[in-house]
Amino acid sequence: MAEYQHWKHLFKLDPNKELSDEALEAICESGTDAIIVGGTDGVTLDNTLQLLVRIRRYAVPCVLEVSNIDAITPGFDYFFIPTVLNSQKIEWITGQHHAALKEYGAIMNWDEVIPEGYCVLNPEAKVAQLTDAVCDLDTEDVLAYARMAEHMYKLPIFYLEYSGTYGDPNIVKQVSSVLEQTRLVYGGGIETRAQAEEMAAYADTIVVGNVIYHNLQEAIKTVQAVKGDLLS
Ligand SMILES: CC(C)=CCC/C(C)=C/CC/C(C)=C/CC/C(C)=C/CC/C(C)=C/CC/C(C)=C/CC/C(C)=C/COP(=O)(O)OP(=O)(O)O
Ligand SMILES: O=P(O)(O)OC[C@@H](O)CO
Ligand SMILES: [Mg+2]
Repeated sequence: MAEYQHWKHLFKLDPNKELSDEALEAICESGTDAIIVGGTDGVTLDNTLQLLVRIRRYAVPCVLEVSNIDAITPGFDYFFIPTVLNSQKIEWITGQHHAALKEYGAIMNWDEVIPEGYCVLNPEAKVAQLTDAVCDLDTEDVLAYARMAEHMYKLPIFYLEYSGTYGDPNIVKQVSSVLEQTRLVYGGGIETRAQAEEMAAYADTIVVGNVIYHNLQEAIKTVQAVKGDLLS
């Protein structure tokens, strides 16, 4: 199995947000499996490179989640490529991807490029608004996207994205029950150890983002919730 398929806990750092050196050290040395660098807006080549260089002082693996063709740079362990399955705009499903492959297709190392099927469920999130995602979905709708990701498109990752708000653990549980090969990644609103434990009971991988910027101590505890036995 590729390394990323073992990951249970990820921190997502936004290149468009400030983070002190002390906070970055705490995140990188927390025992998390990897750092994702990514965000919906304000991601540039400059702020991506600046964050990459700072993270590379530590041994933790580092992934670029591509949201902007102009910010792609070598130096990451993996490149996660979102496609928003419930977007109503072709550019966020295949359009930008097509443009990127025209530029980079011939020189890509496909072992490092990992497609993610996103299902965005918080209509207030910037990612929902940017991509014009249809978020008013019931459980059957979400399960259909999960099955589409695994069986039609053979995507290695299905990402249940509630960015900015804590999601419905029952939906995460039901999605986990229909996926076999495709990894289930959950992200959104995890702010406490208990929430991390709850979502990690069903998702293969949990992603913790915004709480890093307003409650670092609680953010660090989410690692212990998932990997406590390995850290002690
Ligand atoms: C030279 C070199 C190293 C080449 C490497 C090869 C390579 C990686 C080539 C690229 C191949 C490729 C197919 C690229 C795709 C290009 C692209 C721009 C695709 C579109 C991706 C997409 C659907 C973006 C939409 C936004 C999105 C899903 C972003 C992910 C991050 C996210 C969901 C953040 C959520 O936070 P947000 O809602 O913004 O909330 P806050 O910021 O408020 O926290
Ligand atoms: O920022 P939060 O709400 O923790 O969400 C994490 C991640 O899923 C965002 O893409
Ligand atoms: Mg964020």
